[in-house]
Amino acid sequence: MTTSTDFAVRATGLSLRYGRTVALDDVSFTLGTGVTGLLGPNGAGKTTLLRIVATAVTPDSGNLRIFGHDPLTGSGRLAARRRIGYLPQDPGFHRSFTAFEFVDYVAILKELTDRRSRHAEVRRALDAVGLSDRRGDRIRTLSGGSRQRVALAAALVGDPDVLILDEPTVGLDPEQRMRFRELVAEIAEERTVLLSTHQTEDVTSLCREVIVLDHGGVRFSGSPADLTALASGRVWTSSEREPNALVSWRTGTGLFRHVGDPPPGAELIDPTLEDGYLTLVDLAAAGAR
Ligand SMILES: Nc1ncnc2c1ncn2[C@@H]1O[C@H](COP(=O)(O)OP(=O)(O)OP(=O)(O)O)[C@@H](O)[C@H]1O
Repeated sequence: MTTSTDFAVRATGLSLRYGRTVALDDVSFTLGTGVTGLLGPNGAGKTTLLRIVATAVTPDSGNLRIFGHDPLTGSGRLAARRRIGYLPQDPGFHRSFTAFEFVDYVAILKELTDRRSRHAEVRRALDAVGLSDRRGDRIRTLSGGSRQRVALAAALVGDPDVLILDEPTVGLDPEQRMRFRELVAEIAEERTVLLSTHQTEDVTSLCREVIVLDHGGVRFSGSPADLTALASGRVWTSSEREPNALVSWRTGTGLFRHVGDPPPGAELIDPTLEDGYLTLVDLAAAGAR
């Protein structure tokens, strides 16, 4: 029998408006163990959705269960929050804090009141992200990659079962991004991670599931392979721009790459997840035009 506690997170019919702006419209999904990627154009509603799951924002309507707890009730919210770690888009660093001081400050906000056990937990979280030997360094002296690790350590305080990461790889160089992904993959082996990103490579290399939001609604929910397959037989290259393609761009090789309905005899190539994503979002936009 299926119960509401089978999934770490179950959202049903979440909707939220900011004045006349519909940020989320009837969004439903479930999250299990592993990383679920959240993709979508700017303004699609990703941050709003993450804030709701993080229990920082209350939806206008809909239901949310975190391990069966209802965060829309007082007692449920507290129980749900104890299981959640949140890395917001802007972690609000006090740059003169050391890494330890910042994570300790977050631990205090999370109501870890006993100083000795709190400090042990802060050291554990910094150790988990590989920053044990940098814990006395001021945040302003750390690289972007190390700063993101500090933010992740703060999210890991209290050993949450659900991690919510809002665009954590922005501003990282390729090596830092790869290291950060590796860390998240390790954490997600036994936890549930919801990760919003504009980097389709984050999804390809990390995610078991992917949700595409657009204009506040879920346009796709499934595996990265299924999202990629939406562009199967719809990607080709040629030496000219293709005015009838959904999207067409010049690549570094001098050839143009196109996604759309290929003309007869087109030189088809294997799609990437980005092609699948572009197909989905452009088809939706074409439908709305
Ligand atoms: N506090 C707010 N007040 C008014 N409108 C808001 C507020 N926060 C978000 N919005 C609007 O709600 C919609 C969804 O915004 P949201 O930040 O959730 O999108 P997003 O997918 O995270 O975008 P991005 O990829 O740019 O971060 C947008 O139209 C945005 O302008």
